Amino acid sequence: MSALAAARYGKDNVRVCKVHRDEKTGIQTVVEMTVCVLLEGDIETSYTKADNSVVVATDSIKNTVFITAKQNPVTPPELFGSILGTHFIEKYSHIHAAHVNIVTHRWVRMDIDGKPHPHSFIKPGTETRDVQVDVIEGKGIDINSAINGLTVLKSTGSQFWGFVRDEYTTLKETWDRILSTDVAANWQWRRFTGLAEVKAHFEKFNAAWEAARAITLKTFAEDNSASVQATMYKMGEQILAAAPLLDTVSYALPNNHFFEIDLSWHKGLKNTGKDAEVYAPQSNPNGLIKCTVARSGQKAKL
Ligand SMILES: O=c1[nH]c(=O)c2[nH]c(=O)[nH]c2[nH]1
Repeated sequence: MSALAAARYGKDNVRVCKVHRDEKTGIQTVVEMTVCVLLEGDIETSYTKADNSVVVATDSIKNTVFITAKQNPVTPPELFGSILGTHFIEKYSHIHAAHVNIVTHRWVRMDIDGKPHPHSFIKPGTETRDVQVDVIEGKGIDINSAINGLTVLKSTGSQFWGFVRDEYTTLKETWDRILSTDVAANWQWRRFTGLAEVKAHFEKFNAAWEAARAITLKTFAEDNSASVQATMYKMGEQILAAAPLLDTVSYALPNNHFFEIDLSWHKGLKNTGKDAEVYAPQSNPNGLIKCTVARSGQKAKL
């Protein structure tokens, strides 16, 4: 005998673009998102008894994403995700949880002749602003916000020495190296009681994203880094201090290596240590350093 142990379903990769037009100023704004909505509830019989009477079609879920985007603000994504998720648990009595994931793609207004253009935008890279919103009936709304795909590099101000040296070690200690990573940072909000409370804290979501992004970039640039580990911890500490409603901040940072190249075999060319100028960027393997920073007394599971 078997039983259904867990089930959720919905629509993934719903691509939505919303244009906001300010009639007075003529300034337009675009928000492009990729949305996933997964539902949970009394849907077991759809799996075990071919009973479609409990199924809100994923096509209807997709339609609901578009209608909700038309009828509501889509920013901040934390609020839009909460509105969308709450809709499903309120509209369908047998649906008890809605899991909404939103990836917001970055369109940055063009500067033309030194002036912000009213309706033209650039996608500057792979960076996205992401949220996972879990609306759970009777419990509240859990929100995790994130920055992903923000690629950065510094050409000095990074060291790595004092690490374990044994019969497995070939890496030389360095007091000056290139440091590069693709920032994946996320921050977990303390649970909200419901949509009304998310609305009440509306302005905190953009502020937290701006603080997290600014702290990440400033600390990356200015810290004389002892290691990826030490620098990312400093970032997490500052973000927690800047945003009191956060429980934890997590980072996952690949260490995208740039190796020095010894060219001394060619006419004694000096290209290592203080003479290093030409480096070999590596695609793989890469270090991957992760951590979660919590408030003291709330130590996250290691
Ligand atoms: O910042 C670093 N942390 C490490 O753990 C590590 N390991 C390594 O080989 N290089 C680095 N750099």
